[in-house]
Amino acid sequence: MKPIKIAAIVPAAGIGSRMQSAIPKQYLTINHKTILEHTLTRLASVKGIDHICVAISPDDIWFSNIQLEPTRFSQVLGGKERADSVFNALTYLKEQAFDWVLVHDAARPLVQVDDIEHLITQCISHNQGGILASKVKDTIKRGDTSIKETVPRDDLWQALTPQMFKPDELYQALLLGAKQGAVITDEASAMEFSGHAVMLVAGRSDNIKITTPEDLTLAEFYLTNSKDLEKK
Ligand SMILES: Nc1ccn([C@@H]2O[C@H](COP(=O)(O)OP(=O)(O)OP(=O)(O)O)[C@@H](O)[C@H]2O)c(=O)n1
Ligand SMILES: C[C@](O)(CO)[C@H](O)COP(=O)(O)O
Repeated sequence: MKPIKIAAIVPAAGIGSRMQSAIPKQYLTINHKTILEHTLTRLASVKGIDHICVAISPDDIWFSNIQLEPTRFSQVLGGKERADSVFNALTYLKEQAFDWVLVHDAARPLVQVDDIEHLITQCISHNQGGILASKVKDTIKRGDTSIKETVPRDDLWQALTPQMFKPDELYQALLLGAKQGAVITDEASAMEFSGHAVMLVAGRSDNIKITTPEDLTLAEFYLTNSKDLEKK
């Protein structure tokens, strides 16, 4: 049986404006490693991932300092939005006939290898795309300066990454979403817009996206106190 080929795509072309840091947040360091390096170390530890393509900004002056194995990693130029960066990576990978792509934010360095491997197993066994997600734990309110409604939360999830799909389906879904002006903030929203069913695969809620300064403090705690999280 032909081995299943999986490529990871890492959108790492953002400017991190909400972090209010002097450099893009993916290049802030924790334990002498950049956030991007922590993330790439996790992905590189996943047995099923054959290649990792990183989307970086045209203005990126930091990525070249990261020591990467050239046969396992590649880089592409990111785009204006996260979805554009992912699309550029899909375009670059198109000729390499990967069976699946797994998109994971550079800004999520705490992801557990076990969770990624579980997502891969679920998508392959069901032959359907899916995302890591965590069940909402708090009461959710809708409003701006005062509460308009309490949102029933029994079936509410926070979408995480990785998000794993067949590359051609995701490529076409992102193209359609862009053409029709859909709001695409993750790969799943493009797939949903195109009518695909997407699996929800429960993942750890500490797989946070480092977005604002307080997220960095939490990530520093986890990365400093959870040595076992990074399989060597
Ligand atoms: N044009 C973009 C925008 C974002 N990203 C990446 O998508 C991930 C999630 O995006 P987000 O957390 O929003 O990062 P930023 O866009 O950098 O943050 P901000 O919105 O605060 O500027 C990050 O790893 C970011 O580098 C990307 O590759 N290309
Ligand atoms: C993809 C994502 O991390 C899933 O929660 C999220 O949509 C990224 O949003 P951002 O505004 O680009 O950070």
